[in-house]
Amino acid sequence: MKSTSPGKDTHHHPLGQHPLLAGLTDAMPLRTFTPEQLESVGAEIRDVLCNLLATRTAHFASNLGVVELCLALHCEFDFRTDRLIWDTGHQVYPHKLVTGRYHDFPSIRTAGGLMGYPNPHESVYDLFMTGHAGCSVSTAVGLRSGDVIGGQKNRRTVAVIGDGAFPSGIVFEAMNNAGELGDDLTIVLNDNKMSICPRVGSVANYLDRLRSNPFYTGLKSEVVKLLDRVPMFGDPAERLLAQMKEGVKAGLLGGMLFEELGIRYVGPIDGHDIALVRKYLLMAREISGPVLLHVVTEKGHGYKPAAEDPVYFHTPPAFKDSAGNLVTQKSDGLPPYTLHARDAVRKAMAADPRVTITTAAMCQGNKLEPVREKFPDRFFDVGICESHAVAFAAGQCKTGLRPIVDIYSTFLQRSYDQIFQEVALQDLPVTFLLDRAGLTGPDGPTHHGLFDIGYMRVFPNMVCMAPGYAAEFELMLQASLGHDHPCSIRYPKASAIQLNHDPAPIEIGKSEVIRQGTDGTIVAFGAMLEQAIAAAELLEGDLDVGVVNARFVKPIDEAMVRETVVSGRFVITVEEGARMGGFGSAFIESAVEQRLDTRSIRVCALPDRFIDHGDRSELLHEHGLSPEAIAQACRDSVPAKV
Ligand SMILES: Cc1ncc(C[n+]2csc(CCOP(=O)(O)OP(=O)(O)O)c2C)c(N)n1
Ligand SMILES: CC(=O)[C@@H](O)[C@H](O)COP(=O)(O)O
Ligand SMILES: [Mg+2]
Repeated sequence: MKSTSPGKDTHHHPLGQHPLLAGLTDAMPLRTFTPEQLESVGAEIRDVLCNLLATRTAHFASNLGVVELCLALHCEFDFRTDRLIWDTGHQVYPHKLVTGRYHDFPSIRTAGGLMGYPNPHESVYDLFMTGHAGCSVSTAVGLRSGDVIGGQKNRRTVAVIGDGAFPSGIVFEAMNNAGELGDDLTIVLNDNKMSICPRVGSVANYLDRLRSNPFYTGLKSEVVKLLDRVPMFGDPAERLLAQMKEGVKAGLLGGMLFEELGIRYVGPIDGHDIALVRKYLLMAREISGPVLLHVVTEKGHGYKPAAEDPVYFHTPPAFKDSAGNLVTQKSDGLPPYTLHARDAVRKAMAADPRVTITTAAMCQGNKLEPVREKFPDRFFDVGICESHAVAFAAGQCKTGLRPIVDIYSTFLQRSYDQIFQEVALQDLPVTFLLDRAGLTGPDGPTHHGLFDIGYMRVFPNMVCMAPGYAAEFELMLQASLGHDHPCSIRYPKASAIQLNHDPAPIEIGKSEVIRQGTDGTIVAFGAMLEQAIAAAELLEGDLDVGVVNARFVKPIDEAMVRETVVSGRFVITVEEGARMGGFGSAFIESAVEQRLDTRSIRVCALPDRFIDHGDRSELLHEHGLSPEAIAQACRDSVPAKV
């Protein structure tokens, strides 16, 4: 076993004592471990995971479920040179723990610390920084193709993909290609019957049939042996028999969906039996061409509460205190925009039978369970299939319904062409709810929803709005459902402030003045209104600053642009989104079109680079979106008194 990381304190680790993990500077020693030692490493990994969840929210049940699979993979492959892609990457914690990152692991999902997803900047064991589901098979096919062309056929390639990610369309694009290329590839399908919620769709039903396949119950091999003893002859009858035999075997062997695509199907096998998984990984490796190894696991395995409730324990809040006692969550502060969205949706669906709602495997994240219960016939969970979700909604809309598509800003990026072609180009009144539009915090660059202002406002016919406070949400959803064109409403993973004033009626393309000011104006788009108001209050006595709640980036309120630029000495636009193509860009475009002097305009937005993980308030401060920073931007904008 290799010595521990030089200079690391191997005696005190914030997440407990784990002598085997502490000694792993890479995964190579695992292949020398006895079965008992491997089981002990698995126990140490689970202990680290449980202790981590005493400190912060993090991905939990998914990681518990892949401990044995991860160990088996690292026993049978050297992923310093072989290729391993964990699909989505939320289940990468065991992989990180056995590939030399145990000592840094307590920093995971904190600013400057390890990412909660694969990160090539951390280790050669991580090839792609991911967080969006479904892409592993495609990148694995590409990696293998590159290694074949590059003369590196000895580098094996493995993709591990969950049953929730598996129905994503891109996976079938990848298998379509892999089956034809015929390059060696191992696809490990980690089937735990769960997405975040229980998996949905006909692929899920197919996997359930495969799970119940006699092979898994141990009967298949006997039946196949029997068939193999069936004598073969030369005449036409025997060809029929041969076809029947193959047909029966194939039916028994299962996996016909894959076999027909040229991808050998093996399994299902118990994914918590390290020795068994190692055996089948070795066998899959000896089969030429692409192989799909169907592995059955339990999400939350090894920690009973998580196995019993893998939905809650997908990314639970910290659920233990440092003494290991279970703590119950207190809802701190004001309800998040997500709950206001859910309540507005529920109200709209009760008021109008034409209204439907579609989520892409994020019922739990979108807090839509009560909507699913109340309107089962108008609630649709299409699985991790965002492209389909948008085109599906367009189809519903074409029949006269008023569909709502509730998809996180970052995940909606997957539907870009369908937003363009099936919705905007057809000018269909689909309503897009873009949850997590802003800095999502610990999930980092794969999950921050920072690009939607730019990617949505470019489409003709599209209306783009954002509530600045709680009471606006319902009004904006009503306005959207009453507008005969596509609309999008963006909001962050944050509490919604309550303003003690009745919101002005929502008029498409019209903003709302929150406070008047003679020295200048802060124009906030969306939830940054909170920071804008706080900044104006900080400046009282120094500068008299007005605040405008922009409400719309498209159509932008041209009159407001003119009034704010002409009346004051400066205008500061503020948005929780990327500077490039964002609200500030739209504001300046409008000012230029109106021949206004744009020198007094300053844009506060996220810079043109990917933003690391960290706490949302830390990130807002770091990137000049805190009240103090906005106030300073106002002071810096006042021309020096001559
Ligand atoms: C494109 C995309 N849509 C949605 C998500 C949100 N998400 C993260 S993990 C997950 C469930 C994944 O299920 P599965 O692949 O079976 O992994 P498991 O958690 O069961 O191990 C979902 C829906 C995502 N990461 N990417
Ligand atoms: C891996 C993944 O994409 C989801 O688990 C995501 O992290 C959920 O984000 P929320 O916790 O903001 O719903
Ligand atoms: Mg799953």
